[in-house]
Amino acid sequence: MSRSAHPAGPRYADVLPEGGHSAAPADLNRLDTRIWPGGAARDARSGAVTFAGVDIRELAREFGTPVYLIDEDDWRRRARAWVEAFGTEADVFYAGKSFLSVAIAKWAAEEGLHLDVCTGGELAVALRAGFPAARLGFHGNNKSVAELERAVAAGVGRIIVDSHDEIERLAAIAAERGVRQRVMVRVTAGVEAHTHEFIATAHEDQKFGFSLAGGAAAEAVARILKHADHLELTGLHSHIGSQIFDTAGFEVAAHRLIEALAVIRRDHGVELPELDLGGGLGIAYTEADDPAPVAETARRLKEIVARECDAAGLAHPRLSVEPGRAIAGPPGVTLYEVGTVKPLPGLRTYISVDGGMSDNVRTALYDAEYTVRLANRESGAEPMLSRVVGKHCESGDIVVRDAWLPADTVPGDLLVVAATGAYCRSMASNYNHVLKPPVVAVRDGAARVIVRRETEDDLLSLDLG
Ligand SMILES: Cc1ncc(COP(=O)(O)O)c(C=O)c1O
Ligand SMILES: N[C@@H](CCCC[NH3+])C(=O)O
Repeated sequence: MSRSAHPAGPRYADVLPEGGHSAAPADLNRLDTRIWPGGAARDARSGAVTFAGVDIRELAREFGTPVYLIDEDDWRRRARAWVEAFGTEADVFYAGKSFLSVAIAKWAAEEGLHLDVCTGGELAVALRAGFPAARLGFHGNNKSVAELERAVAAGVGRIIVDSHDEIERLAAIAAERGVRQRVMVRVTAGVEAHTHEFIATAHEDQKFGFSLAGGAAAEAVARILKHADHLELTGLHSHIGSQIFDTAGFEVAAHRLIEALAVIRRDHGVELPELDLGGGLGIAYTEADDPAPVAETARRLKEIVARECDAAGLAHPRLSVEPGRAIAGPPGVTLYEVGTVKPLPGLRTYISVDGGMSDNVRTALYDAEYTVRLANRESGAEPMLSRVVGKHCESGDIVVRDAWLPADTVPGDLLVVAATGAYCRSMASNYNHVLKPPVVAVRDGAARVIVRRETEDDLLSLDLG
């Protein structure tokens, strides 16, 4: 578990040296390759950051700030690495909630990913992109009848059911359409991943899934099997949390799921052919985070499943996983312009940028940590303890809580924040009627807007006076 990204147990201030912040890094200009996308570098002559071959100052001029930038090659490379690491005997579902647009859905399809959607909105984006419906998985603890009808009509490959109500609803919809819908059962395996309380999802007291321990999962399986004419039960699904750094939690979850598969075989005489271990693999937001390479993670997860199945005398099910952050997070950065610099003597310097909690709510919501660098130039100035804050009317409107920036940072400078590709644009809001920034994909020296900037007209068109 990363202390830096989600200080779950001890609060951030409790795990850092006196003063509540980490020591200044040795080099404020350096872009650590574990944190920054492959295409981020500093131009040797100007000292400005270049992004996938384009001077970041040009990107700011052309698209304005704040702007989300995605290194397209880096995104595709990570997607491919997941697909290759899991191989042909497993499926990798990209979790669209981390960030989804029509272009992204197309990249995912091209790179051989499956896609996890969890609302009608995400489904609509996938369908607009022409994503093959058979490679879609549909999640959600409260899918509406309309959403389920649309998913069944579209031919969604699997629906991960999450409540008894949903099972009955879905069976009726499939019966009406005369189809047999493939479904999985989302179970809570009772594993509490070491992550922020709000995003750990497999412990018992929460809204997602059917409890294994409490018997609800067994009841869900029995109900689905009773609807066998219209529901085809393919397997069990578990998701234990997010921003997780080791496979221990997955091991326990896999053990419990496979135990359940053995009980299902005993009680119903069927061996379910699929097993999904969900997403949740962590990324490096700061130098304190050290995620394992995906090949290593894949090897471990496959080994765990094979071992547990062998022990239970079960055939190896087809494995699937659902990474979101691990594919979409690191290739994305957010570029801001500094508006004001306010030193608070004896405390720190507040640096206000032109965005904030509306484009990145994760710091306010989870105490998440980020790495920020001066982007339009290098600087040899002394490190200055700073807090990068937004422009919202809220004191918790913090982008980077403890940032070391050069003491000569001034209004008009550009700041770039790393690893914002996941759960930033997708969780963006219009708080204070601030407009959502565009998303720009950059590849081989060329930039393309994949989601345009919102305009005041967009917002005012919703307001009927
Ligand atoms: C069911 C499910 N699958 C996959 C994910 C993706 O998680 P992550 O982006 O941490 O990989 C989530 C979100 O946590 C989820 O709820
Ligand atoms: N939104 C969370 C992850 C949520 C996972 C969804 N189940 C984050 O930013 O870290």
